[in-house]
Parts: sequence; C-alpha cells; structure tokens
Amino acid sequence: MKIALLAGDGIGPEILREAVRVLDVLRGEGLKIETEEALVGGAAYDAHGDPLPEATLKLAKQADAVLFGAVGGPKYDTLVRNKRPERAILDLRKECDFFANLRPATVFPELADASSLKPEIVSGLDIMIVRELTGDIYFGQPRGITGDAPNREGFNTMRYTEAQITRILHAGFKTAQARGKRLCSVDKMNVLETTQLWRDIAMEIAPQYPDVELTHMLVDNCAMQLVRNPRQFDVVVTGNMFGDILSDEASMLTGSIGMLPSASLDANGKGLYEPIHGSAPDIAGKGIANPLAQILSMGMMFKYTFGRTDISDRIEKAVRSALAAGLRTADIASKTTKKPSTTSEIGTAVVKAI
Ligand SMILES: NC(=O)C1=CN([C@@H]2O[C@H](COP(=O)(O)OP(=O)(O)OC[C@H]3O[C@@H](n4cnc5c(N)ncnc54)[C@H](O)[C@@H]3O)[C@@H](O)[C@H]2O)C=CC1
Ligand SMILES: CC(C)CC(=O)C(=O)O
Ligand SMILES: [Mg+2]
Repeated sequence: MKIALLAGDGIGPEILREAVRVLDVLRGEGLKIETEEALVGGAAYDAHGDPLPEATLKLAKQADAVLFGAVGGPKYDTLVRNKRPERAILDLRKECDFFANLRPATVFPELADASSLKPEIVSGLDIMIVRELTGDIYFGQPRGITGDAPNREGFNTMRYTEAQITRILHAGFKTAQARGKRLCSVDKMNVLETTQLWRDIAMEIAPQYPDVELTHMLVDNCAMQLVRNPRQFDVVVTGNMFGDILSDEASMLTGSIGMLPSASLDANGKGLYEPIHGSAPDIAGKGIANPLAQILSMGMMFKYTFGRTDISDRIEKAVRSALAAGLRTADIASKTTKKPSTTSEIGTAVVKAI
C-alpha cells in the first residue's frame, strides 16, 4: 500500500501529523504501508510557484490513496486564479477523476450534546451525502470577469454532461443499496436546466434499482430540512456546488466541521481522503484544531481503498473512546469540558485507544 501525504496549508499539517501518528501504530504492528510526502497548495506555491507541481500530481497518481489536509489562506487571496492554492485540490480531483465524494454526517452518541441543534433532533443521525466532484459550476467554461468599472461583469457556467450525471447517480443508488435503501436526489430543476437533466436522468436510472426508494428535493428546501428534521435522510446525492454547501451545513449536526471526514473516489476505488473543512486560518498555528475529521478520513481510506473495514472500525472505535473519555477540542467542547484539549492531546488519546 502506498499513500501520498499532502498536508497543505494552515491547520493541514497540524491535523495530518496526528493521523500519521495513528498510522505509525498500525505500521508498528506490521501493516505494510509506504508513505511519501509532497507539497501542495500555498506551501507548494511558496516553494515552486505552482500550487500543484508536476511531482505532486505524479505522486498522487502513482499512490494507491492520497491523504490530504487542506489548502488555502488569506495570504494567497490576491493571486491570479490558476495560482491559488484551491486550484490544487480542484485539479487533483479532475486529473485523478475522483468524481464520487462521500461525506458521512454521523452523530456519535458521545457528541450528541455538542451540536448546535437540540439532541432530540440530531441523536442517532447517520446520513451520507454523495457529492459529484469533477463537474458543475466549479469547472464549467466560459468563466471570468470582463469589462471595466463601473460596467464589469462576472460569469460562471453550470454544466453537466449526461455521462457525469449518470455515474454519480449510480454511485448514489449503490450507496443507498448498501445502507437504508433511500436516496434523495437534490437539484434546482425549477430554475436550472442542468439540474432538470439531473432529475430526468435520476428518474430514468431508478428502475435499475427497484430496492431503492428515490425521492427528489429542491436544494433550498433541503438546506432547511437538514436542520428541521435531518433524520429523514439516508443518502443524499447532489452536484458539486450544492454538495459543498449542504455538507458544511450537515457538519454542524455532528458537532463541528472538524468532525466530518470524506472520501473522493474514482471508478476503481482509488481515492483522496480529506476532512471536508478548509485550512482554518483563524486557528492555524495555535495547536487547537480538531484532528478527528482527518483521522476519520484515514479510516475511510482503509475501508474504501484497501477494503480493511477491520482497521476503519478500529479507528472509529478509538476516536469514540477518546471522546468518551471526555477529551474535546474547543470546537466540540461541552458544558462539562473544563479545559479544551489540544490537537496533539486528542491525537495521543486516539493513538492510545487504537
Ligand atoms: N479542501 C480544501 O482544502 C478546502 C480549502 N478551503 C480553503 O480554506 C480557507 C479557509 O476557508 P474557510 O471558509 O474559513 O473555511 P474553513 O473550513 O477552513 O473554516 C471555517 C470555520 O471552521 C473552523 N474549523 C475548520 N476546521 C476546523 C477544525 N478541524 N477544528 C476546529 N475548527 C475548525 C475554522 O476555524 C473556521 O472558523 C480558504 O482559503 C478556503 O478556500 C476551504 C474548504 C475546503
Ligand atoms: C475547492 C474547495 C476549496 C471547495 C470546497 O470547499 C470543498 O471541496 O469542500
Ligand atoms: Mg467546502
């Protein structure tokens, strides 16, 4: 097994370090895992003038899996768009064809009181957001800003091909088949042709999955339903931008964005694994970031790329036992937390429990 370690910027290196400590325990037990680090995002731009250097992309393509931290930061916000750190994660997804992004929003019983919603709304929550990752308005051409002030115009293009929609919907149906057999396809077909096509294709594919109940929901209603009654959902399948926004919203049901891991898979099970959050510049360098989304992302890697559910289960159990022992970074602190734990204290607790 070969894993590319791409830490990135901000809290990326701080949280990836804790995941690697957990990995080291598994290596100590004899698990054969080779790792190789490379620069990505702002860190790569600083060193090489390129957020995704050729060598980093080559490593990501050669490895069986990529463990990714986060990229971006205010320092890079004035760069031209193709030099921005975020370009690196967008290009990695596109170049490696990591089209199926699984974002599980699960409320651990130990954290039911950490959500900003009432425990009776969120306890027992277990939903999976399946987000398309290589198309939509994030990639559509043409795009740009034209003209001169005061008559400038900004434009982006929302585009999806039938092939792109079809393969992510199949991923959604298959995910639902393996879970609660309910799939909610989220679109904005009342306004956008792209998502009219999405809904049409969802209805065309549905007969291939007679055991899955397919429903449709408009994205604005879905955003509302996620905080009104999130347990109505089993699997949600949606496009790149809607999935980006809805999954950040869903993360707060679980207690914190620092809890939500993700897997971004290609058609063969190769994947990139990253927390759904960004580089959190507001807390970077303070040693207080929650590393659990990163550690749980590594758990997803063992499940989805290496087929080792025994290891992913162990990682999840170790995370839960650290939480059960009362350890909390500030973002998930409860009323009974006397002093929030640091990033490395949480890492140590997971390492001890693994
Ligand atoms: N995949 C990636 O690398 C992503 C990168 N970004 C980039 O990250 C930078 C910051 O973006 P923001 O909009 O601030 O989103 P963010 O997700 O980095 O942070 C949002 C809020 O959540 C908190 N937070 C995030 N992760 C946390 C953790 N593990 N523990 C505790 N608190 C945590 C932050 O402190 C902040 O208050 C931007 O440059 C953005 O483009 C944003 C999302 C994804
Ligand atoms: C390009 C990324 C910064 C988009 C994002 O926020 C995400 O994938 O969660
Ligand atoms: Mg996002």
